[in-house]
Amino acid sequence: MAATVGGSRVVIVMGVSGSGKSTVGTRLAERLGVPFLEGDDLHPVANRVKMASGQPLDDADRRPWLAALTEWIRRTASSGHGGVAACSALRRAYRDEFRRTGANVWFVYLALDREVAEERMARRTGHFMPAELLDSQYATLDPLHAGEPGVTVDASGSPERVLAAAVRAVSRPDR
Ligand SMILES: Nc1ncnc2c1ncn2[C@@H]1O[C@H](COP(=O)(O)OP(=O)(O)OP(=O)(O)O)[C@@H](O)[C@H]1O
Ligand SMILES: O=C(O)[C@H](O)[C@@H](O)[C@H](O)[C@H](O)CO
Repeated sequence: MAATVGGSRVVIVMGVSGSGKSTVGTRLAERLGVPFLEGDDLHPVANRVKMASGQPLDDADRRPWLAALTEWIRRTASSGHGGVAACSALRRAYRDEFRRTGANVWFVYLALDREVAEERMARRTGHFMPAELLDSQYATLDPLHAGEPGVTVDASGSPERVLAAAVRAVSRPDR
């Protein structure tokens, strides 16, 4: 039986590029039996082109993307079934923007050392994000704070291990 998302919870799988957000997020959504959103799909084309050319996004670039994500969170929270999104959500300010919707937003932060993220990105093919942007990803990253709703998961294990840790955390009755 699929685990349930209490009160149309919206789970955001967050972290730097290469931390495994899409890999874990897709499987987590499957396990929970809820829709999955690939946050990268909501980037304006200009943002993807900018990243692909080796330039990091700034706050202004991220504004329309965050607005689209916020709208998705609102819709998904009121859908009655909730959902899972893969979205870097690097800064606390971005996460606070999501929470200001009043939705039941819950974060799964995939914590990973830079070296491992770099190795994964080097092996990955057919993705627009170059590994050279990892410096700026880590410089921008504001890890999940103790006061924020969610869990920090060690993302260095196998996809199965990371997924299992995420499912365990998400499925606790008080969550
Ligand atoms: N736990 C893991 N162990 C080993 N490799 C992994 C693991 N999780 C993901 N990968 C691989 O690492 C690469 C990056 O994973 P993924 O695309 O899921 O990360 P991401 O955080 O969504 O990245 P981006 O933000 O750049 O889209 C992929 O090639 C994926 O197959
Ligand atoms: O805020 C950002 O800088 C972006 O969202 C990036 O994190 C990328 O979209 C992603 O990591 C590449 O897939």
